[in-house]
Amino acid sequence: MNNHKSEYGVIQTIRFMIRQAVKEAPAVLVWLVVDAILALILQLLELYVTPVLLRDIEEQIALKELVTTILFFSSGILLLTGLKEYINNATYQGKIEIRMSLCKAITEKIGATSYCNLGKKDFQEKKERTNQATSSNSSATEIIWIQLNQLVFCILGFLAYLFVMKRMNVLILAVTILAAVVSYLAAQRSVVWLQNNRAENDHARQCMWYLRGEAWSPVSAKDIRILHMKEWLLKTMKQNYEIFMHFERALGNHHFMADCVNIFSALIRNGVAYAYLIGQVLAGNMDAPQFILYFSAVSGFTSWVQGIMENVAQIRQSGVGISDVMELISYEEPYRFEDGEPLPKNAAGQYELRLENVSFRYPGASEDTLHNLNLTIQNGEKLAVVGRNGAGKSTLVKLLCGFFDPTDGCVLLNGEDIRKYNRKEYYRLFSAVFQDFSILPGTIAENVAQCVDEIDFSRVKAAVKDAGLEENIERLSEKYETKLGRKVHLDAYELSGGETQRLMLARALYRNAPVIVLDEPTAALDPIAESDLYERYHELTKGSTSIYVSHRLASTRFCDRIILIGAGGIAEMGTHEELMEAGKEYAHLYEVQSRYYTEGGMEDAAFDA
Ligand SMILES: Nc1ncnc2c1ncn2[C@@H]1O[C@H](COP(=O)(O)OP(=O)(O)OP(=O)(O)O)[C@@H](O)[C@H]1O
Repeated sequence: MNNHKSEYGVIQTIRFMIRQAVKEAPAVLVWLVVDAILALILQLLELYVTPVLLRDIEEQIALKELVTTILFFSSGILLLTGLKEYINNATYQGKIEIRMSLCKAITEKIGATSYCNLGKKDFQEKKERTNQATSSNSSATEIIWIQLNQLVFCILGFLAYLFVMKRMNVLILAVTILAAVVSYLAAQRSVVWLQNNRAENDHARQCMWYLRGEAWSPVSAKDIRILHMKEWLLKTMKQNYEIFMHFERALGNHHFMADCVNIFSALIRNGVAYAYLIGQVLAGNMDAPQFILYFSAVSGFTSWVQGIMENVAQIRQSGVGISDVMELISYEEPYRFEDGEPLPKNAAGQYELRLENVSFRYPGASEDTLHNLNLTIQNGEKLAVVGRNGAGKSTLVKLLCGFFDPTDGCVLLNGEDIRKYNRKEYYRLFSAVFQDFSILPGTIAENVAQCVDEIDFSRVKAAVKDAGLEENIERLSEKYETKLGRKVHLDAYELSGGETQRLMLARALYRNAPVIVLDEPTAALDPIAESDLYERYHELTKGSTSIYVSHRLASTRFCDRIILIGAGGIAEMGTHEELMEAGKEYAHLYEVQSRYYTEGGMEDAAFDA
């Protein structure tokens, strides 16, 4: 449940869901109406059974006829109940299918959306809310069918009972409707209270779940023990628990008040109805069966009125969740995909990348991370990007790869602004390994090929061999079919840090893209292993354009050109020798690192490896 302003109205959300149902499971729409009609007939049978039997007994009809009447009602009730159950079961899966189709659409959107959208708070919030709207059987995108079904049922019931009660005094009808409205408003008050006060409680619950997760996590186990975090965990847990319990108590009180109002209004309604109906019986206008029929109809009528109002409120609430889904799926794409131009077919595979007067500022930041930067990367060039933490190295790489568009200036591919191209095609130019790379929960072969079907196993093997991982994989009983990713496969193999890096190298080699980007994926490696890996990339990707980001300057000193990012721009540029000779920041950093490793007993390992 959430209370932000939705972009789509309730009618639009219902139309959207109906269109989805027509596409995925039209039987759900048939169920929605047929079930409501069956439920109403069932209700009417139950309403009439007592008065009809009472009349038959009063009129002392033959036993055979009485039994026939009983059989008629009981078999009718049995048959309808069975039929209802049957179609409910038959369409249960359809409701899930519709919800799952939306989950798929959301996942596709999140997986393919313009990268910059992922950093937007608004997008993240919508993403979070769509999770609530689709995560379970009681989420908005599934429960809406029950609510619509119940609304149709209540409207039909309201009309049918209006017909049954047409002989009654209009005042009784008015009192009955009024009692229903009062009960509804009292219940609504607690719903409104819940909406207005749930944020703090939701936060407290999230904190409790988080803390519980941390307490259970083997990763945090060491910190908890060594930093004596147990007391802190328990204290924070207790604070949040108190907020949670305070909220639950207050909610309980609101429900209690609503129940009291409900009982009181039912008392007034029944009192008035009894008085009127008894008056009618005493005046000889009504017999006992009619008395029972009308009295049952009065309380039933209240349920219809209340049911209509409750379901309308619930549908509105679900509409908010469905609107969240619609908003996310149709979230604006600043980059061009299918509507962009295809990349020019470059027969010789010559690609020149250029940043022209590029400035970039993160949303909400007060200063540019990069300002008026110019850089041309020639085809086949090996470029190293170095600089202190937070200088903007990753940002530069993300601009080159097309993950971000510059705030000012442009990124050019062979002289053309990349914004006009289909961004998906542009991404194909790159084979990139980032600091936060991902291992797929699939086999080693799937991880190298980055796909599930059409894996070229001979190329997988060649890439694995070139990456220096062949021996490690051949040792495994299932070799290239060995599963990775413990979160999904409990029996998955866990690669060591070094093996993972080599798998990344194999992945990059398999992809065989014109531009290789390594954005410091080697932080977990020791300097020798890192240097070895960079050299290996260098050897195996000869002829490809390569962009290497690293903090260990020795690893990238073989590059054709090194740029040092500082103060939002390129502070130094040249070969390793030129920059050392210049004796500025690069040379200073290099010397410091050199001394560190030497004094640290590393025997200049990183530099001579
Ligand atoms: N999504 C973001 N929103 C706001 N600021 C960001 C965002 N991502 C990065 N920054 C900021 O931009 C600056 C440059 O970040 P970037 O990651 O490009 O630096 P870096 O040179 O790669 O750093 P490191 O060497 O630590 O990886 C930093 O000050 C960082 O805090």
